[in-house]
Amino acid sequence: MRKPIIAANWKMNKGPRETEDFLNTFAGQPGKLDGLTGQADVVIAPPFVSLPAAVASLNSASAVAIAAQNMSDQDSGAYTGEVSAMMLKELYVRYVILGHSERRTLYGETDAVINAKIKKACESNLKPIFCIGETLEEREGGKLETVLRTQITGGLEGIDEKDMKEVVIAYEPVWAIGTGVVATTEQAQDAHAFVRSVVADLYSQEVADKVRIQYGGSMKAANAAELLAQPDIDGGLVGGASLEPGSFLDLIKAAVSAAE
Ligand SMILES: O=C[C@H](O)COP(=O)(O)O
Repeated sequence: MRKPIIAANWKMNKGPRETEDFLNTFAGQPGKLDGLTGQADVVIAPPFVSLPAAVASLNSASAVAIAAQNMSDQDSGAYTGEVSAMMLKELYVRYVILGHSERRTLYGETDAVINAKIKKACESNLKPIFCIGETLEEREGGKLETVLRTQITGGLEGIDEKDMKEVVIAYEPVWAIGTGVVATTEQAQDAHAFVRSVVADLYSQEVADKVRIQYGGSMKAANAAELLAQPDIDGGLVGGASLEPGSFLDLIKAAVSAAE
């Protein structure tokens, strides 16, 4: 049985003050998260500058884990604007989102770049949330499986079985991100089953059975339960619906009830 993992990707939203306000409402009141974090891993990924505020609000032992939205593959040096794994570790960051489609399309991250970052994350004991997904054009052109297989194979090259245990995969069809158009449960389940089969080809069925695969793309409380009830969907990487504490909490509740 895979424990569901629900992660909030705030993207370029919420500075330190808004982060603190959100977390005080979300996690600060007794009872709000009771029983939920035992049944699902809950992760929040604020922008880099808001990570210290998140740490201060949650503390290092919190059941809510903190993630970064990106990371350098280098340790230190002349890399203007970059942030290293060790800097994130110092802030008690536990997960790092890598290969998000916005990083791929807007900032030119290739499978090789993403692979180097995944390797660095694993080396540094940060858990990668490794994003993959096809554009509408690729899906309609019959290239879904080729695109996903290429992304998975490229991103995970050189990642051994031990490190793979720490990797979470996020399947995010690009056409569903921020559009309000969610994949149908059938489209999502089929893609997730395919992703799992590629992991089985690359590693083993045992590894594939253990890897958690999140869905991302217009997920919200109203569709989370149906998606999470699918056999190969193990959680969500949530953008828009994670920006407000009430809607994110409702989504987690729906996900937990579906997984029961
Ligand atoms: O990382 C999150 C995804 O890009 C999904 O974003 P969204 O929930 O706003 O569609």
